[in-house]
Amino acid sequence: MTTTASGSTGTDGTRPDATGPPDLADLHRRAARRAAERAGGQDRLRGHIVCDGLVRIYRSDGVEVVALQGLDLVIDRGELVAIVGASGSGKSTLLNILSGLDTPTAGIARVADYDLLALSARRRLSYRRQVAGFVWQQTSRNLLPYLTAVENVELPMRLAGRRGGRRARRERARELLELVGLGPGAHRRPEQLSGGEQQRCAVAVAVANDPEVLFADEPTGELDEATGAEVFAALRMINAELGVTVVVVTHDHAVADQVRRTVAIRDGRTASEVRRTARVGADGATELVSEEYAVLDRTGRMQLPAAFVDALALRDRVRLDLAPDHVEVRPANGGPAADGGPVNSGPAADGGPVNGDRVTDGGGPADGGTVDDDPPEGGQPGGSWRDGDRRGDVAGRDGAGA
Ligand SMILES: Nc1ncnc2c1ncn2[C@@H]1O[C@H](COP(=O)(O)OP(=O)(O)OP(=O)(O)O)[C@@H](O)[C@H]1O
Repeated sequence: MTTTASGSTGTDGTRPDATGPPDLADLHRRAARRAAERAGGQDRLRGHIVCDGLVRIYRSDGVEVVALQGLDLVIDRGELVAIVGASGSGKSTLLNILSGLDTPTAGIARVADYDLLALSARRRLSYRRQVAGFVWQQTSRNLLPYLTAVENVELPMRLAGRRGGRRARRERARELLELVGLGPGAHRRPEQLSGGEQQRCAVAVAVANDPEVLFADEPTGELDEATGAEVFAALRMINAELGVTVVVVTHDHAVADQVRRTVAIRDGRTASEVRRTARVGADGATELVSEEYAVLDRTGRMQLPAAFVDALALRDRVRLDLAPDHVEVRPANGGPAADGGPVNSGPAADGGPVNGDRVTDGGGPADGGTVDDDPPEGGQPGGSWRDGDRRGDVAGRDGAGA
C-alpha cells in the first residue's frame, strides 16, 4: 500500500478543511482511531435488533449441523425488513432465536435490550408475551380453532393479565382487526375465514400485547399472490401505524421487492442486502432506486460475488490495495486484473453500492440489482449476483486477504 499527502487533522482524524474524498493518510488515521475505539470498547453495537457473530449448532445422534455460523445483523427500531435465502440457509433458525423460541450456541443476539443468550425462564416468557410477536406460515398454527377472531386476539391480552378488564380488551381486539381489514369477520371462527383472513387475524393476535417487534416466518407461503399481498399490507399497516419493527422471512418476491431493505442469508451468514429508496428524477417523476450491497462484518470480512470470483479466476489468496475511495482486489499471481481494472470500484468510504448497480422502478427488480437477479452475462464484474451463488470470502481487517 502507498500513502499520499497529509495535512492538519480534525478530532475525527480527518483534515478539517477537506472538501473532496479523503486521501490515504486520512484513511490510515481513521483506521487507527477506529481500532483504538474497538480496543476501548466504544464500538458498541446499536440497534433495536442486534446479532453479532451469532452461532447456532444443532446436535443430534452425534452429528453437528452449523445452522448459523457467525451471522451479523443490525435492524433499527421501526424498520420493516425482509430476510431471504435458499432453503437451509438458516432463516427459520434466526427467527426462532430472535423470537425467543430457541437459544443460540454463541455470539450476541439482542432485541430491545433483551440479551437472548442470558434469559431466565421467567424473563423469556415475558419477552415472548410482551416484546416479540410471531406469525407462522401455517395458518392453523396461529389461531385456536374454537375461538372467534376477536376472541383469538383477546386471548394473549388475557394471558398477559392486561389491565382494563374485558371491555377494554374487546375494544382493542376490534380495533386491531379493523386495522388489518378484518372488522366484518370479527365473530367468525378460523374455519369460517379464508387463508388470507386467517393470516391477517394472526397479525392482529401477534400485536395484541403491543410488542416492540413482530417476526413473521413465510406468512404468505400458503397463499396465492393476491391474498399474500393483503397479508403483507396488514404487516405494513402494523409497521406504519403502530411503529412495530417487522422482520419477515419470505420466498415471496412480491413481498421482498416491496420493502426498503432485503437481507440475504447464505450458509448461516448475512451475505448481501438490497436497499430501496424513492427518489425524484429529473423529470419530476418518483422512481424507486434499488442498490445492492455486500455485507461487511465487524472484523472486515465480506463475500465476493461468485461472478466476480469466476471472472478473474480468483483462488486461494488475493492482493488488496487501499485507494482513497475504494479497495482493489486483484489475483495474487497476475491474471486478468494484473493489467489494471479493480474488481470493485464502488465508493467504500461513504457506504456506496458494492457494484454500482442502480435499478429504477418500472422494469422491477428483475431487471437488476436485487439479490435474486441473474448474474450478468459472462459473469462480468459490475453486474449483480444470484443469492444462491458460491462466493469468495475476503478478510480485510488484517490485510491478509485470504
Ligand atoms: N432441529 C434441528 N436439528 C438439526 N438440524 C436442524 C434443525 N433445524 C434446522 N436444522 C438444519 O439447520 C439448517 C438451517 O435450517 P433452517 O430451517 O433455519 O433453514 P431455512 O433457511 O429456514 O430453510 P427453509 O427455507 O427450507 O425453511 C439446515 O441445514 C437444517 O437442516
